[in-house]
Amino acid sequence: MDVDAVGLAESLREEAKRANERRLLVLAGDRERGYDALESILDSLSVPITATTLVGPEDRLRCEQLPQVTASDLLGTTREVIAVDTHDELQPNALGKVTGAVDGGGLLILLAPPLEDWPDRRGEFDASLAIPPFELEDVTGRFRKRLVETLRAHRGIAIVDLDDGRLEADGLTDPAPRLPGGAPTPPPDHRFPTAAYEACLTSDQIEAVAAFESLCEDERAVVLEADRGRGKSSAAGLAAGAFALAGERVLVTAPAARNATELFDRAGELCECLEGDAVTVGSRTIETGAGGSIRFREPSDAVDHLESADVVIVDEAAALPVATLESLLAADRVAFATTIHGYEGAGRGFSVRFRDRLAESDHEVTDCTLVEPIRYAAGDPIEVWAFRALLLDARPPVDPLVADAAPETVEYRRLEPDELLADDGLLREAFGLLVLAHYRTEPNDLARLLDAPNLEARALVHDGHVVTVALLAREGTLSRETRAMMYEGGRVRGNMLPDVLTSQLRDEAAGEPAGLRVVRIATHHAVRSRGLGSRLLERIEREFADGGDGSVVSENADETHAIDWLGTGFGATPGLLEFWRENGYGTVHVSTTRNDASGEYSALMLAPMTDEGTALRDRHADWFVRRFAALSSDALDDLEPDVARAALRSVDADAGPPLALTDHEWRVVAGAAYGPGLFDVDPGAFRPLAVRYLVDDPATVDLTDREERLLVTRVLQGRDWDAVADRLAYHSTGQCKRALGDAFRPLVEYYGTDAALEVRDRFAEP
Ligand SMILES: CC(=O)SCCNC(=O)CCNC(=O)[C@H](O)C(C)(C)COP(=O)(O)OP(=O)(O)OC[C@H]1O[C@@H](n2cnc3c(N)ncnc32)[C@H](O)[C@@H]1OP(=O)(O)O
Ligand SMILES: Nc1ncnc2c1ncn2[C@@H]1O[C@H](COP(=O)(O)OP(=O)(O)OP(=O)(O)O)[C@@H](O)[C@H]1O
Repeated sequence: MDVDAVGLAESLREEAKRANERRLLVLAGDRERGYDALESILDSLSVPITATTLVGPEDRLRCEQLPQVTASDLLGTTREVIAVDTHDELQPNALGKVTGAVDGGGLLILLAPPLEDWPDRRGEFDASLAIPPFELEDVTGRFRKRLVETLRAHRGIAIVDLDDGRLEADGLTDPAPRLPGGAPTPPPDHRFPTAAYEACLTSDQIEAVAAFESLCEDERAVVLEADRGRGKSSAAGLAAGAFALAGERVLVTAPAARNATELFDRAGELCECLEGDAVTVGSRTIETGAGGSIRFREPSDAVDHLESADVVIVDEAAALPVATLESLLAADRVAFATTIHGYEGAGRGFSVRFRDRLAESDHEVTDCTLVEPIRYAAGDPIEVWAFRALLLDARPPVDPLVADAAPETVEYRRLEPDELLADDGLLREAFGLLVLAHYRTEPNDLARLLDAPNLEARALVHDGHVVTVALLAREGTLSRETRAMMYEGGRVRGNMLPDVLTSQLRDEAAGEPAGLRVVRIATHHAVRSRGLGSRLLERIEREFADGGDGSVVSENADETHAIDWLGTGFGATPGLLEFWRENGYGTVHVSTTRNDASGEYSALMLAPMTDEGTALRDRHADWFVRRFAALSSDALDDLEPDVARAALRSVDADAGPPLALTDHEWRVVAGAAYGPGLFDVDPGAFRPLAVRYLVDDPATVDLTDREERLLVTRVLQGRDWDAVADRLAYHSTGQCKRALGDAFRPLVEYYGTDAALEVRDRFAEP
C-alpha cells in the first residue's frame, strides 16, 4: 500500500486534538484490508482501548464492540475513537448516533466498500425497505450515493482508497490556533449560588442555568432546547442542585432513569461542593442539609407525585408522549429540556403538539436555546458533515418565502427521488417540513424517502418553495399466499392498512385491492388553514385516479392496477379527523391501544377510488359502526369523547345496521326521555341509538357539544354518573341524568317508531 494510513490517522488525530474538533477517516476498499489498516492505526494511536469502540457485526478487535442496531447505547457517552464497519450494511440512524458520541480531539473511522461500488451494495437495512410486493432489487442506493458525495465534499474528512493505495483526500484543515477562551462568567445578578455558574462550561450553559431562576416564581415554565451534546441535562442538573440547596423538593423525570445520569451528576457535584457531608447523594435521590431534595421518578409515577414537589424538571421531554407532558403541566413550576435534531428522531411531538398546549396554559414561559457544543468546538467539521449528510437540520422554507401561498398560487409537483438527489434545497425543504410536522422522523426516513420503492412524495410549491408535502406508500395488491400468511397471524413489512384490516379485523381479502396510504402530510405552519392540505390531497387523488402514473406493480405476475383506495392512519385528534373527513376519508378503525409516542389512539381511514375500494371501505365502515358501542365500553373507554364523535361522524351514513329497537326498547328509551323511565335499568337499548345518531349527524337534529359528549361518556363508555357529571361540569348527577333524558328527546322524535311516539305523546306537556 502506497498510502501511509497510520501516519495520516496520526496527523488527523493531532489536528483534532489541537482544534478540539473531530476528524473522519474513510478506509474504502476490501474489508480485510480495511481491518488490517484499522488495527495498525489503533496500535499506533495513543488512545486507550477503553476509549475505543468498534461498531460492526463482529467482535474483531480488542475494544468494545456493538452492532449498528444497538448504536443507541452510545448516546450520551463519549469515545475517543469509533470505527464503524459498513461493509455488510449501513443504518443511517446508527451513523448519526455514532458521530455524536465521538469526543473533541477524537476520530471517527468508517470501513467502507470502494466508494464507487458502495451505492450498489444492498444490506439488511435495504432489505427492510423492500416492502411487498417490491423486492430487494427494487431498492435503490441514492442515500449512499449522496453520502459518498458529502464525504468527498466536506472538510475534515480523509478518504483512503485501500485497493488502489491512493489517498483521495487528507482531511486536514490546518485550523487556525484557538485563542484560549476565558472561562464563562456568571450573570451580574443571580439568585442561584455562584458555584452553580462557575460549574458551567460554556456561556450558553450559564444562560440556561439563569433561565431556571425564573422558576423561583409561581406559574412559570422553562423550555430548554438544544442539539445533542450542548450540556442541557447538565444545566438542568446545576439548577436542580441550586433549588435543593435552597430547601426545595425537585422532582426529575425522563423517559428512562439513565437519561438523567448527567443531571444527577452535576447536581450532586454542586451540592457536595457547597454542603460537603451534609448532603446525601444517590443515583436517583439527593438530599441536602437544607431539607431540599432531588428525586427521579418514572414519567407515569411522576404524574402522580406532582403535589409533593416544588419544582418539576422533565429531561428529554420530546421523547415523552404528549399526553404525559400535558399531565406534567399541572405542576406549578416546571421545566422541559429537550433535544432538537436528535439522531434518534427524538421527537418533534414536543414542538408539533405540545407547544400549543403550553402556550394555552397559565404558565409564563421562558425559552432558552443552547447552541455551543460542549464535547467539541463550535463549527466542528464532522458535525457540519453529519447534519448535512443526515439532514438533521433540514428546515422548511423561512416564513416570508411562502407567506403569500394559496391554493391558486401553488403548483403540484411529484418529488422524484432523482430530483431530490439533484436539488438539495428541495430535499431540505421537503424533508424539513416532514420532520417538523411529525414527532418521529429520523435519518432512516431520509434513506426511505430516497430509496424505498413503495414510497412516493408529492408537494405543492409556491415560487419554487415547498409549502405542503405528502409522503405516500403503496399498499395492497398482495398475493393470495401473502394474504393467507397475514390472516394466519404472520407479519408483512409495510402495508399498514392491509395488515390491520387482515390480521386484526379478520378480512382476508383486504390486501387484494391496490391502495395508496398517505403516510404523512404537512403544511408549512405559516400557511395552514388556507386549503393547501386539502388541495394537495385533491391533486393526489386526481393523479392516481388517472391510472397512468398511478398504476401499481402487483405481486401477481406483471399486471398493473389503478389505485382502488386512498387511506391514512394517524394519532387521532378531533381536528385531524375533521380534516380527513372533509377530504372524503371515512374512519374504519380506531386502535385499541394508545400510541407510545403520541399518547393518542390511532385512526385508520379510507377514501375509495374504484368499486373494489368502495366494497372494502363499505364493509369495514359497517363493521366499525357495529362494534363501536362494545369497543367504547371496553378498550376505548378512555377515548376522548370528541375523538369518538369525530370518528363516527366521518363514517358514511349508509354504514352500520339500521336501527332495530323492539317496541319495548323504544318504550324504555322514550320513557326515560319524556317520562319517569330510567336509563340505568336498560342502557343497552340506548346505545345503538346514540351510535346511529353520531354517525348520521342528521341536519334537523341539533344536540349541543355537551349533549353529544354525554352520549359518548355515559351511554357508550358507561362511565358512572358522578364521573360524567364532574367531567362535563353538570352541577349534580341529578342534573346530568335529566340532561341525558333531554338529549334523547330529539332522537326519539327523529328515529322513534310508533311505539316510541305513543310514549312521547302520553307524557308530552300539553
Ligand atoms: C397521516 C398524517 O400525516 S396525519 C398528521 C397530519 N399532519 C400534522 O398534524 C402536521 C401539522 N399539521 C399540518 O401540517 C396541517 O394542519 C394539516 C396538514 C393537517 C392540514 O393542512 P392545511 O393546509 O391547514 O389544510 P386545509 O387548510 O386544507 O384544512 C384545514 C382544516 O383542517 C382541519 N384541521 C386540520 N388540522 C387541525 C388541527 N390540528 N386542529 C383543528 N383542526 C384541524 C380544520 O378543519 C381546518 O380548517 P380551519 O383551519 O378552518 O378550522
Ligand atoms: N458543566 C459541566 N460540567 C462538567 N461536565 C459537563 C458540563 N456540562 C456538560 N458536561 C459534559 O458534557 C457532555 C454533554 O452534556 P449533557 O449530557 O449535559 O448535554 P446534553 O445536551 O443533555 O447532551 P445529550 O443530548 O447528548 O444528552 C456530558 O458528557 C457531560 O458530562
